Amino acid sequence: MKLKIAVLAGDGVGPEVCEQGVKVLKAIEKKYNHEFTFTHGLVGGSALSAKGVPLPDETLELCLNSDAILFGAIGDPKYENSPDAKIRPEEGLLKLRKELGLYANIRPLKVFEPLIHKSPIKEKVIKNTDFIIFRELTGGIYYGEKSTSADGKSASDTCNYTEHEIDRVAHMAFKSAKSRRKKLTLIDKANVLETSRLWRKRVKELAKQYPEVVVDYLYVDNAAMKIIVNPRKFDVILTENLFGDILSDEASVISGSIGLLASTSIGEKSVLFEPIHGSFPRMKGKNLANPLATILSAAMLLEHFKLYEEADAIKNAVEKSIEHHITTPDINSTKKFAHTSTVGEFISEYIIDKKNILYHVENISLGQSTII
Ligand SMILES: NC(=O)c1ccc[n+]([C@@H]2O[C@H](COP(=O)([O-])OP(=O)(O)OC[C@H]3O[C@@H](n4cnc5c(N)ncnc54)[C@H](O)[C@@H]3O)[C@@H](O)[C@H]2O)c1
Ligand SMILES: CC(C)[C@H](C(=O)O)[C@@H](O)C(=O)O
Ligand SMILES: [Mg+2]
Repeated sequence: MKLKIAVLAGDGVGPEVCEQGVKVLKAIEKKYNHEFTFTHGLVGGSALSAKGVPLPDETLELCLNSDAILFGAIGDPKYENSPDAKIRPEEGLLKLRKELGLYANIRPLKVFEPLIHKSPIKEKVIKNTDFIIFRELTGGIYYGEKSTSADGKSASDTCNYTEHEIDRVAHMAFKSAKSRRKKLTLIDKANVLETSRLWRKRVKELAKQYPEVVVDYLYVDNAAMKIIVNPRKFDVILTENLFGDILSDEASVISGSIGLLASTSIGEKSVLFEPIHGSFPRMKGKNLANPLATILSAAMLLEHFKLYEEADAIKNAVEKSIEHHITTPDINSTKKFAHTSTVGEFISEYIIDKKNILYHVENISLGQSTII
């Protein structure tokens, strides 16, 4: 298959983890005789420094002319805690989502058996947890009208949703539930918010079209607790933009590291694949950030194009890297950890020739300290 992939590496650890995603996709390209082209574009703080805007026109153009986007992360502390900063790197990602109409963000959570002990939550609580969050991505408080008063003493953000915005992501979540364990949980704040009441009304209405799916409703405060106390209760979670952002970072704790959580964003004009984590500025350039979330996002990209065998090849290689402790310090419990690039190399080589890399596994160069 021919695929044009736009690579927006972004800031902080974004370029390091994205490089591993590309490396792994190149291994797939070679092994399975595909034709992938990778074109890099600027976004976030790096685009702000180079072009004065966090999403240059040429980057948007590149995305519109590509089949898919592999995204790293954006955000730079130099723009943080400065209320006077007129424009922030994050706006690049928000604008990209809006311009491409990326309305459904899908964040699966899976527990890797060998990493269960890395979670702060008891094994008996999280074992076999497997749920998927459908986060609405182009509406809600992120995109409502904002203002700050002239004297700077008051500010407002507005939360809006339309039936159309709710229905399109809800249909996707219902269809996913239908193909899984047939349970959908809408997480909202319908005891307080008008927008949440609209979400409930629409989901109740749409549920009639999916009689095999059992639907339940949870207030977000209660859900934040239940996700930790009883994560196995969930199958498909459907929620709005802000709640989805917060709950998915919270849920990542179950897996042991946010560096494991991948995502797909489906839209009107494109599809984008990205780790759910941020630019992890403290680790920038240290070759220590976990690249698995990005590598698993690359697997989601292949799944999107129905390259299931190829996606499985990545997922199997990721499992092998975990089994052999070729992992970054956040998920490594041995005295020797692997650097970001080593993880990417192991996974790529495993895809190309698993026997050979496993034969040489003892010789892989590993680091000594586990400080992250
Ligand atoms: N999609 C994105 O690009 C995105 C997402 C979240 C935050 N951000 C931005 O990133 C910057 C930093 O934000 P933050 O510190 O709140 O969130 P962050 O996700 O960058 O980091 C939070 C914590 O998660 C862990 N972590 C994150 N990525 C990891 C990885 N690859 N491997 C191992 N551990 C990892 C670290 O413990 C880190 O301290 C901010 O500018 C923020 O706006 C961007
Ligand atoms: C960086 C920020 C705008 C973004 C969000 O809030 O959506 C991030 O936290 C995410 O989860 O992708
Ligand atoms: Mg987030």
